[in-house]
Parts: sequence; structure tokens; C-alpha cells
Amino acid sequence: MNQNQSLNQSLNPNLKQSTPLHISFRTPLEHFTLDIDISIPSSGITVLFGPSGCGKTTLLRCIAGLHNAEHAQLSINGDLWERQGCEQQGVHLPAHQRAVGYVFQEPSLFPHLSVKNNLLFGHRRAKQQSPLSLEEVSQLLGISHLLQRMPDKLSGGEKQRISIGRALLSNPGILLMDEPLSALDYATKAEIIPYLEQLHERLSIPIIYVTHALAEVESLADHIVLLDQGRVTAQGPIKEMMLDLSAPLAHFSNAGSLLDAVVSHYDAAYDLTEFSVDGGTVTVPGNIGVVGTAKRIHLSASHISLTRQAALDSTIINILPVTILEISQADTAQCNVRLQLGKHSQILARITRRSKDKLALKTGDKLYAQIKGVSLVKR
Ligand SMILES: Nc1ncnc2c1ncn2[C@@H]1O[C@H](COP(=O)(O)OP(=O)(O)OP(=O)(O)O)[C@@H](O)[C@H]1O
Repeated sequence: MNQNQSLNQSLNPNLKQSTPLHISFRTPLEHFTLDIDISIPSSGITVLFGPSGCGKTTLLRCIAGLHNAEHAQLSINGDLWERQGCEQQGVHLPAHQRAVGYVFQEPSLFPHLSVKNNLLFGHRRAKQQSPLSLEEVSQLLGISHLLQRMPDKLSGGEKQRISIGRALLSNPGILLMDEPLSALDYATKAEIIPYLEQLHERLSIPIIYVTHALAEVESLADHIVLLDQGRVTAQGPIKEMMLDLSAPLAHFSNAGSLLDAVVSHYDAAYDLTEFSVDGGTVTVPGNIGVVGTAKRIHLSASHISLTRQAALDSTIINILPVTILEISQADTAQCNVRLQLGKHSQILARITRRSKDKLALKTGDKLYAQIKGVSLVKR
């Protein structure tokens, strides 16, 4: 058993790993009815993404038992928490009996308690004593040096990490995070995202994460559920959803694709890091990480151009052979082009309709993708 497996088991020994979460609620709201019926993976981060007022917070509140829906069916890790409005006998586990960790937009620490006592409050709230110790949580979130401080001596990002720690110490079966970064400035967001990535890697409890920010989706999501006016418009694994030309994400102006990459070489003379990806090599400026480190890289669709021949005299250093899988109109001027890269990967390019016609591009064409600009979304 490796360290992660043992930490996962110790966090929640009763977790039935492979049972998907079944989440179904119907409840009238002010202007529309929230009507959701989804199954999501039992581990990893599922992002709820949608415009303001589409029902994201209400859905979290339903899961936490804070909003009563007329129709409900909720199974978490194989346990039935709620069943309402069907022929079978009703079930409603009260909010205080649900093993839910809830992190809000604004960190809500007790001002009269030290960081340590705020964290221990989560420990005491646990229905079953959390096997995860205060020390382990502090180390996971980088807050060990803050334990004796009072909340008014903490930055916004530190407060939010402590809110997350307190939620984890309550031994949750599910972690609900409602725009946990939206109250923080850009620099603090960047500081906290790596800790969220760590949580995601080291804990196998399901996390449902609400955000409006596409950058957070690209950094953190494994699975995405798109909501509009109380209904699911699309859902699925994030990499697939970004490449689905009929789904909303591919139509955003900042559409792109995610690629798994491993650091393969650092060129000290030019300060460039090379990554090996399925189908080639991608080079980015700077010394990014030790050889062998896995990263997730983001390729913006509008930063990819397509050529029939590999340009030999281009300043663009990332040029990869690709095959066209699908072309679809993105708007009146532009097309999305879904491309096969290597054996198992796909990327998205955004080109003008005029270029598509000029090059007479069609499915099956073998081309070269010139990638101008690669961003790392996982450090
Ligand atoms: N208890 C309630 N009863 C009736 N309507 C409600 C209730 N709670 C929220 N609403 C309404 O339901 C809609 C969805 O609200 P909700 O807070 O779930 O949206 P949201 O997607 O989380 O929005 P935001 O991204 O702005 O936080 C809103 O129009 C809101 O006014």
C-alpha cells in the first residue's frame, strides 16, 4: 500500500470507492425549477460551472440537507441520505448527521479561537473520530506554522486554508466548496491552488467545487457539470468536455484543451523545459520541475495555427504532427478543429473560416499544429 492509499483509507475507512454519487433534486426556485439528476465519480473534483443564479449554491445546500426539495434522491458513497417524492418510504438524514465538509466563499473562522482550536473544532464535530490527525492536515495545507495564531493575524488565503483544514478534520464523506477562491485576490488564488491540487491528489473523497472561473476549472476539475437555469446542459470528464464541439466549453472565446505531460529535459543554456506529451515534445520557458514530474498543460485553441508542411524557418518552437478529426463552426467567423495528437490525445484549434476554406481543410487531413503559448495549470 503506498502513502496515498494509506492516507485515503485512513481518511475514510468506510468509503466505498467505486460507487458513483447519485444526486437527484427537484425544487421550485424563484424564477425556475432546479431539476438535476446526475451521477458523478466517487473521487476527484467535480466542478459545478454556470452563470450567476443558475442554482449551484442551492444544489450544494440540497446535498448538505440545508434546503428541502420536493423530489430528492441522494446516495453518497453507497449510503442513502435522502429520498423524497417517490413511492418508496421517505428518507431524510438531517443536516447535522450528514458527513459533509462545507467550505464557503468567505472563510468563517471563530475569531476568539486560535487556528489550532478552530481546526480542533472540526475534529470534535466529526461523527466518527477522524483518523486524520491535526498534524497531517496542517502539513497537507501548509499551515503548521500558524497553529498558535489568532484569525485576525492571518491573510485571506491562510484563513481559507484553515477553513478547508477544519472541514477535512470533520471526517467528511464529501467536501462541498462554494467558490472558495472568489473572495481572494489574484496572487492569493495562485498561492492556494497548489494546496487544492494536493488535496485532490492525496484524498479520495469526492469534492464538489463551485466556480465561475475557467482557470480554476482547468487547474482543478476532473469532471465538470454545466448548469443553466437549474438544469444540466452538459457533463463529463473535463478533458473530453473541452473537446466536445457540441458542448458549451468549446464555444467560449478562451476555449482550449488539456494535455498530460511529463518533464523530460531542462535546457539550462536557453532556460527551457521540455515536456514529453503523447505524440511529441512541448517546450516552455523556465525551469519548471524535475525530470519525471507529471504536469497538466493547457493549450489555448486560438494560440494554435495549422500548416500543411512543417515550417522550418518559424520562431515557434512547438510544432506537432496532427490529424483532423472534426471541424465545426464556433461563430460566424471562426471554426473549431478537433485534432488527433499521438495515439491517445486530442487538442483543439480555433481558426478562421477563411483559412479553413483557403487550405481546403477536411477530416482526415494530416497537418502540423504550431503552438504559440502553452500554460501550465498544474505545478
Ligand atoms: N430558498 C430559495 N427559495 C426560492 N428561490 C431561491 C432560494 N434560494 C435561492 N433562490 C433563487 O434561486 C436561484 C439560484 O440561486 P443560487 O444561489 O443557487 O445560484 P448560484 O448559481 O449559486 O448563483 P451565484 O453564482 O451568483 O452564487 C436564484 O434566482 C435565487 O434567487
